[in-house]
Amino acid sequence: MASEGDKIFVGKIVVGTDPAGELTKNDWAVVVDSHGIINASGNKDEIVARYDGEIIKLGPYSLLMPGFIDAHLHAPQFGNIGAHQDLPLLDWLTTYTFPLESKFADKNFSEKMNAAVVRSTLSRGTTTACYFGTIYKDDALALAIQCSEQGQRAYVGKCNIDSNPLATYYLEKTAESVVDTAWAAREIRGLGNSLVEPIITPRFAVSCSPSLMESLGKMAKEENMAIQTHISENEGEIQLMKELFPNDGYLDVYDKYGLVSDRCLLAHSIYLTDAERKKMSEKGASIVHCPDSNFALMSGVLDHKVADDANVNIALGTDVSGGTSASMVDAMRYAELSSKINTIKNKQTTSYLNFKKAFIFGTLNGAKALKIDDQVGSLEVGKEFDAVIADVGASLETAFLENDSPDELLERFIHCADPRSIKNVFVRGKEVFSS
Ligand SMILES: O=c1[nH]c(=O)c2nc[nH]c2[nH]1
Ligand SMILES: [Zn+2]
Repeated sequence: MASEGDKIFVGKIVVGTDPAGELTKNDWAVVVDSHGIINASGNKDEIVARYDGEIIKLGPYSLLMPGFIDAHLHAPQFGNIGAHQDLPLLDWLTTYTFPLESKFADKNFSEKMNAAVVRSTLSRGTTTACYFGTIYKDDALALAIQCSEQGQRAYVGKCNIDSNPLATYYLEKTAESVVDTAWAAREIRGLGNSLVEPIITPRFAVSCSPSLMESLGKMAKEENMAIQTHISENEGEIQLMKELFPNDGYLDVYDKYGLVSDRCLLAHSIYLTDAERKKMSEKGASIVHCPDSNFALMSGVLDHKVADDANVNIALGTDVSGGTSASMVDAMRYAELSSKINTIKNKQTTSYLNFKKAFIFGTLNGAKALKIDDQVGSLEVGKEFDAVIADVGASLETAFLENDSPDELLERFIHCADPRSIKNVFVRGKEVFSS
C-alpha cells in the first residue's frame, strides 16, 4: 500500500499513552501520509513490508515522540526570561512584568519579539502553545501571524485587564476590552489557518470586572472558544481576590460568569479546595501545572496527587517568564521535582510522579485540556503528525547510553537532555524546525 509522499519513520518511537506501561517501542514504524496524518503504526518489519514510502531511519540514540503541548505561557514576557526571580507574584507583576508588557503597544517591538518567541518555543519542541498575549489587540494578531507563518499550532489570547490595582497604566476600558477581544478573534480566524485559534484570556479575577468576565463568558460560548486564566497561585493574590469578591470562592467567581467550561485551562491551581477540584472535574476543566514558575516566584507546590485523585485533568505549562525555561522537557522535570517535594513532606514513598506520567502531562493531557486529543497529543493512527525527533546522544555521551532500553532512553531525555537534542520538529507532518 502506498501513496505519493508517504514517509515511514523507523526506530525507537514513543507510541504508548499509559504511564503504567511501556511508552517507547523498539524497531517500530509509523507511516505519515502527505496530509500529515498517521495512517499506520506497528512492528517495523510488518510495516515496511506492507507500505511504500520514503524511509526515515532514526539513529541508535534517537527517539521519535509526540510534540510537546505548552498549555500556559506568556509571549510578551520572553524579554524577561531567566531574569527577575526575586519577588513573589504581585510584586513581580508590578515591578518587572507589567512594565515590559506595556511596551508591546509599540508595533515594531511587538512584531520583533513575537517572531523570536515562536522561533524559541518551536526549537524546543513545542508543537502546540497556549499563549497569553498583552492587552493590545494588534499584538495578539502579530503573535498569531508568527505562529501561522512559522507553522506552530497555537491558541492566542488577547489578554483582558479592565481593573489593575498593581499598574494603573496597563489596563483597558471594559467596553474596549470586549470589542478588541472580538476583533482579535475575528482577525485570527480570518488568517484561515486551522492550526491557529483565538482563546478567551481574562488575566485573573483580580484584573477583571464582573461585567467584563460576563461578556467574555458569553463570547466564549457563542464563538466556541477555549478559555485560559490564572487561579489560586499565591497567597497574596488569593487575599486580594477575596477583598474584591468577598462573597465568592475563587473558582465560583469564574463559574458565575460562564468561564468554567470543558475547555477551560486554569493555570497554577495550587490552593484549590476539595470542592473546587470536584467542580472542575464535573465541568471537565483542566489544571495547568506550572512548576518552574511556582518555584521561581515562591508561590507554592502543587500536589498533583490530590488533583489526580479528584479526576481533574492535569496539563503542563512553562509559564514563561514566571518560569525560567521555555522548554517543556524542563517543565516535565520540574513537575517530578514538585511531586517529590510533596512526597518528602508527606512521608509517602509510592505516589510521586514518574517521568512517564510527567511526559503524558506535557503531551496527551495538554491535548485533552484543549479537547484536541482526537487530533494530537500522541502518535496514534488517525492523529495528525505533531512530533519531535530527539537525539539523546547530542546531550549525553553515547558511551553512557549503550545498554538503555527504549524507555530508559526516554527517561534520560527527560531528566538530562538539553535543547541540543531537539533535531526535528513537525506540525501536521510539516517540518517546522531542524538543527
Ligand atoms: O505566574 C503568573 N504570571 C502572570 O503573568 C500572571 N498574571 C496574573 N497571574 C499571574 N501569574
Ligand atoms: Zn501565567
